[in-house]
Amino acid sequence: MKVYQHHLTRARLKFNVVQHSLRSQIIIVGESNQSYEVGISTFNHQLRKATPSPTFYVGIWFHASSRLLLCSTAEKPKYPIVITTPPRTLIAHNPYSTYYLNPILHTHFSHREIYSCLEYNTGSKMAATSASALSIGSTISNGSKAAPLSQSKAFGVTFNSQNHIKRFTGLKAAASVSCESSFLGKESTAALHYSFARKSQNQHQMSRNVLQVKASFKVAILGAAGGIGQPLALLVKMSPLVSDLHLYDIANVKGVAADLSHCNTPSRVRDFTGNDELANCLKDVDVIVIPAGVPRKPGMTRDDLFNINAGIVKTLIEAVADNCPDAFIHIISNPVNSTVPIAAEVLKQKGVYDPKKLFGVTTLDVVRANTFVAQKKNVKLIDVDVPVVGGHAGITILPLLSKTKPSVAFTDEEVHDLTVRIQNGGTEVVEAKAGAGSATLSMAYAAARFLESSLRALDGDSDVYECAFVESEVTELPFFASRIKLGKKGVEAVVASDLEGLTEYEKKGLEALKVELKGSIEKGVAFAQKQTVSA
Ligand SMILES: NC(=O)C1=CN([C@@H]2O[C@H](COP(=O)(O)OP(=O)(O)OC[C@H]3O[C@@H](n4cnc5c(N)ncnc54)[C@H](O)[C@@H]3O)[C@@H](O)[C@H]2O)C=CC1
Ligand SMILES: O=C([O-])CC(=O)C(=O)O
Repeated sequence: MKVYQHHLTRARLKFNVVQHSLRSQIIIVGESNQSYEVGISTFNHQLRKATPSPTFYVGIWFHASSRLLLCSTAEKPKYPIVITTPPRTLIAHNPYSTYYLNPILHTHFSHREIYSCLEYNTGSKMAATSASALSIGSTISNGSKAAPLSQSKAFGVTFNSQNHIKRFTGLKAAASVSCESSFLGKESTAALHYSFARKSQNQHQMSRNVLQVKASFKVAILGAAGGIGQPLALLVKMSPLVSDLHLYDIANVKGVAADLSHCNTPSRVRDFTGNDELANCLKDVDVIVIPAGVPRKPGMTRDDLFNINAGIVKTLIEAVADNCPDAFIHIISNPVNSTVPIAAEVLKQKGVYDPKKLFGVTTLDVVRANTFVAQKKNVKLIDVDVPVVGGHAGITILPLLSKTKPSVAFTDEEVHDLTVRIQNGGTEVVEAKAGAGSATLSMAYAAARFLESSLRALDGDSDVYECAFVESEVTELPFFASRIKLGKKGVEAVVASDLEGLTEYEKKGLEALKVELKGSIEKGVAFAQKQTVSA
């Protein structure tokens, strides 16, 4: 199979694009705009570069600012048009980073999640032959065959019109699809209903259906009134996968919940204040996110937060163990290198430890790595994907720049500068805030991404990867941050191969970080072991 590149011009190409992300349950419809040519050619260029024998014959490109998904398609496809996202090595749809997130439309992308259909008018024979049928494609890995998913999650929407989509499969059984002429006026209800425009060049007939999203997960945020908690709660409130959002804090959470509850998105918001209400907050929750605790001030290390935050995390995890031991636990509170081991110990002592479900959130390191690399190399943000391993403090944060996808050439100096900047990303913000706290907005963004990935995994998406600090055997340390595959039961696999073939610089960084990380882990374990866990 071959990828065809079209040098499309605006005059030749006109299409409506429908994009559906299973993760976010969004369909976006839009006319192409002036940026699409650049997007398509960029996509195709990258596709050819990264995948010498690609199986794709449809390119998709998302232009961040226009919020339009742009597609190009192959010439004379011999098969039904497979519309798929790019391989994971490419742009926005990579497995564990740089999902482009538009917080307003809550638009995430990942491969296998985007369902697109298009019609176009190239003014050539292409139009007659290509717009025939559509099935949903997925890519398992770079260069792998794009396989229709119709067997697994078909929801059986059928389009009968000739030259248009015959079958559109892959969504949830309950979904129905509808067509509307535009999505741009629908932003306010974007998380609820998404429309699907299918304006035929041959027949201007519209059918009306609406995709109904079934929000079904309960999420609790502990520390929800804080700097991270509030923007995180807002992002979670916008998730169409969330049915119930429980906000817990020791103070000031009532107002946050009241405020948030006015947003017309699916989830029901409830507030819980103080220890007496913690058990209720946690009942039947699927994912608990914990940003409770004090942040750094300039001059402090994350470890300086240990004395206060260790106790906070311990108490909260005890309640989690008692009330929702099966939930995924996302720990944001610093020092993550110690608070995660503390949580593990507490859960062990309570007899409910499932290492697959306990995560230290290190997503912000990946987000920063991607951002800083993109800035340094002056490439588009969504092009970059850098694994970050180790822990979450100073030198324990190790970006594996040699594993950047698509591969980027760095000078030694660039590698060093970037590594140091990524390691000090948190400090950069702490200093800029000059005493008013540490990263909150970017952290909320990162936590929302990690949460969304977890919910997608819980929802049965079998292709979800993120970096996280978890119990691990990839090194001799009991906990380590690396790329993991998420599934319904939590960590399905740790991607050990990321630690193979490192550069000398990375190897040195790895050895150096192990010493500090080991100390932080042991400190956390010792703390939890010398405390009596409350019954
Ligand atoms: N993992 C990561 O990448 C990052 C971690 N952090 C960490 O996240 C934590 C929170 O940071 P911010 O939100 O900026 O702090 P913040 O002080 O603005 O908010 C913390 C919230 O936790 C609440 N809280 C304190 N004790 C609590 C308890 N026992 N139960 C429930 N809630 C409690 C406070 O009332 C407050 O609302 C800090 O430890 C910070 O270092 C921050 C940024 C990135
Ligand atoms: O630096 C801090 O104290 C907060 C944090 O963990 C980060 O921003 O990465």
